[in-house]
Amino acid sequence: MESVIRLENFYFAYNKSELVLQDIDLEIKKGSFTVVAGPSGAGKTTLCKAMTGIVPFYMGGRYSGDVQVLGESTKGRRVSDIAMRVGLMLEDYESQLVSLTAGEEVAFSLLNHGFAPEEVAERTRKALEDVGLPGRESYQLDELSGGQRQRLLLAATLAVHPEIIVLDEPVSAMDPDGAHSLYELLYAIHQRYGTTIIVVEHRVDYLLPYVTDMVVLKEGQLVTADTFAAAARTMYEDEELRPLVPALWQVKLGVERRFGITLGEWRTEAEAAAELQLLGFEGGNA
Ligand SMILES: Nc1ncnc2c1ncn2[C@@H]1O[C@H](COP(=O)(O)OP(=O)(O)OP(=O)(O)O)[C@@H](O)[C@H]1O
Repeated sequence: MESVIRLENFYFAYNKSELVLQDIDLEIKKGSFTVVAGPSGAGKTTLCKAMTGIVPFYMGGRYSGDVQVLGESTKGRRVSDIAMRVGLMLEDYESQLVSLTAGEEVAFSLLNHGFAPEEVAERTRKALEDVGLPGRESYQLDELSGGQRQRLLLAATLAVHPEIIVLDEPVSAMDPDGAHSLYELLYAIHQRYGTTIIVVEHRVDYLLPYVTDMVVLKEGQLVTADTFAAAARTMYEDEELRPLVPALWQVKLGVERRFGITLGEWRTEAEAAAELQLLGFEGGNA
């Protein structure tokens, strides 16, 4: 399987800090929907920044090893050039908003990269439509709700047509409905354009229907980078990481262990219920 991002023997420390990432070797598969999981402070945000060259080339710090994005080392490349191919949405998304109107916000980076005005207008229109904000070009940012502003930032990211989108806790400020709707949207984009998605999310439950692969960090070290199913098993074996496994999979892996059976790759409660019923588990007995 072709990889789009590769970290080799990567170590990183912010200025004056201890090592935040240690000996990281991993690949992100092209076209995957990869979740980055791990306890607080494990280095997930730092890993996102390393995948886009911000760490260490914008923020400074000490590092060794290499990060390759789409076949090229981030070393010696401008962060803004990488940004044309890898969209990044950080957790404090409000601080990434720079304009007065929704249209200007989406157009901003396109204009910076020298796209012709007609192309900018067309991409802006399409990106706003893709995120469910059609025709909102002239809206002031303060006329949009928090969730809409987050969608707007996604539109600005999409308008560049990145091959990869990296998102750090993108639904942290949303209620569960908002979170589900943003992730559904992201999945639709992933399906429609084949965009590789990398998302840091401590509530992996939200992503169970969509995730293909998972990277797990703990205390700056890589626990595993594997298919979702294999990585979930590895997490389940670790007491500290087990609570981060989606609730449905905690049930699945618990039943498998207790009864020595192998169950299907549940993605929804309905699938789980159907299989358990077929096997003769009545509600509440599992
Ligand atoms: N700019 C910085 N300067 C110095 N240390 C930092 C900086 N940013 C993060 N750190 C430290 O690096 C470590 C990893 O932080 P990081 O934010 O990458 O982890 P995380 O897994 O994303 O955490 P969380 O889930 O809490 O967001 C932490 O100990 C944090 O305090």
